[in-house]
Amino acid sequence: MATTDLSYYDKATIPNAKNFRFGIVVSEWNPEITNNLYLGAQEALLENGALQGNIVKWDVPGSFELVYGCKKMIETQKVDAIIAIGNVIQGETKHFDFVCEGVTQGIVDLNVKYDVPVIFCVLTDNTKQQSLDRSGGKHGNKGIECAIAAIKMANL
Ligand SMILES: Nc1c(NC[C@H](O)[C@H](O)[C@H](O)CO)[nH]c(=O)[nH]c1=O
Ligand SMILES: CC(=O)[C@@H](O)COP(=O)(O)O
Repeated sequence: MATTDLSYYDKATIPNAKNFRFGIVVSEWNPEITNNLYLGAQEALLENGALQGNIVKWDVPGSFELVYGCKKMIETQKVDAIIAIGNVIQGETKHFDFVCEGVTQGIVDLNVKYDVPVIFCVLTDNTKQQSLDRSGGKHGNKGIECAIAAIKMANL
């Protein structure tokens, strides 16, 4: 099992985020999960010096729309990093595969095309329990992990 504690980080090693502006684009699919990821990310940004007024949050319908939402945010908002938050859970069909592939490749493409780091905070899980475990459950909160990544990348 590769999972570590997604919430753990050494605060002493994190740059102060007070001078950075962050975008957070959140998928509305599986809102119980994505909202917890968002709250974890917001909390970690604020705990490391980010100002609430420097966090811009947008909602999109599903994880597939995260790509366009992040693109639009890059093109219209001055942000130093974006956290793309989603949760894709395997259903009966192959749709899971295509949504995951689309959002993954789309975020890779954004990181290549633009000069704003887009952090991949998308849980792609076999079951809802796996998602619950990684959005504030026994494996921590991936939103925290991704907020720390966003601060480090904004500071690069
Ligand atoms: N099944 C899940 C989806 N499906 C919706 C897609 O993301 C997209 O909104 C739709 O195909 C229209 O373009 N989205 C998730 O985020 N999570 C899922 O489990
Ligand atoms: C990831 C999805 O789109 C999935 O939840 C949809 O469920 P299904 O594959 O049963 O249609």
